[in-house]
Amino acid sequence: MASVTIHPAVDHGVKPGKDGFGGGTLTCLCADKPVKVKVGAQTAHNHVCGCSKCWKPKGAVFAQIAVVGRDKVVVLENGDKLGIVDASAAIERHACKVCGTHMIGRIENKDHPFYGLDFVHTELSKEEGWAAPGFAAFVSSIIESGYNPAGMDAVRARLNELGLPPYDCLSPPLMDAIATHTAKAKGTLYKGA
Ligand SMILES: N[C@@H](CCC(=O)N[C@@H](CSCO)C(=O)NCC(=O)O)C(=O)O
Ligand SMILES: [Zn+2]
Ligand SMILES: [Zn+2]
Repeated sequence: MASVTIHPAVDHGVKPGKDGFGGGTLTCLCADKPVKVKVGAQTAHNHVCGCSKCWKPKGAVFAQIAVVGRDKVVVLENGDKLGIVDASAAIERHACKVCGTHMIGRIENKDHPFYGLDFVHTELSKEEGWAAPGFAAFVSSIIESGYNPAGMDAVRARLNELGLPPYDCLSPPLMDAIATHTAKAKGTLYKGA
């Protein structure tokens, strides 16, 4: 079962985060003039994501992605190399135009449930202590990127073995947060008896 590859950060077991960890610097994969982005806080909701839009290191089937307040994210060096991958996506992914690494996923729509949070790939930092991933999102979506549908039972079994419960969308707490946001916007949020 261990032969099922998920992502290099979890394939040998999920490393726990450290209490009091305060963030670090993400560096793109360019040997020359890498883009550097400071993330000045611990992340939340770290997860592996099987969607076709999140950046994956070479050979990885899943991305690893977490969120942090956008006020904590600052481009430190070589920001001129960044470009938006798809300006029509809800999450505008600012990627290095040379190596392709996604450095910041930013939501500009103020009505989006996750507005105020940036998406980041903490494995791009050499600091240790980042929050561990806690679940797997958009698992069925790996098929959209060419994964053999016949291998899905083994993928889900491996994710469970790693302590990353597999979901085909986001985790129940995140889906509840999205639905709560939507209910508030529609005026249908539960107000009590
Ligand atoms: N099946 C599609 C799903 C793509 C998708 O909805 N991705 C989610 C999660 S990304 C981080 O967890 C999302 O919110 N996307 C918004 C966006 O990418 O802008 C596929 O695989 O492409
Ligand atoms: Zn680069
Ligand atoms: Zn994704």
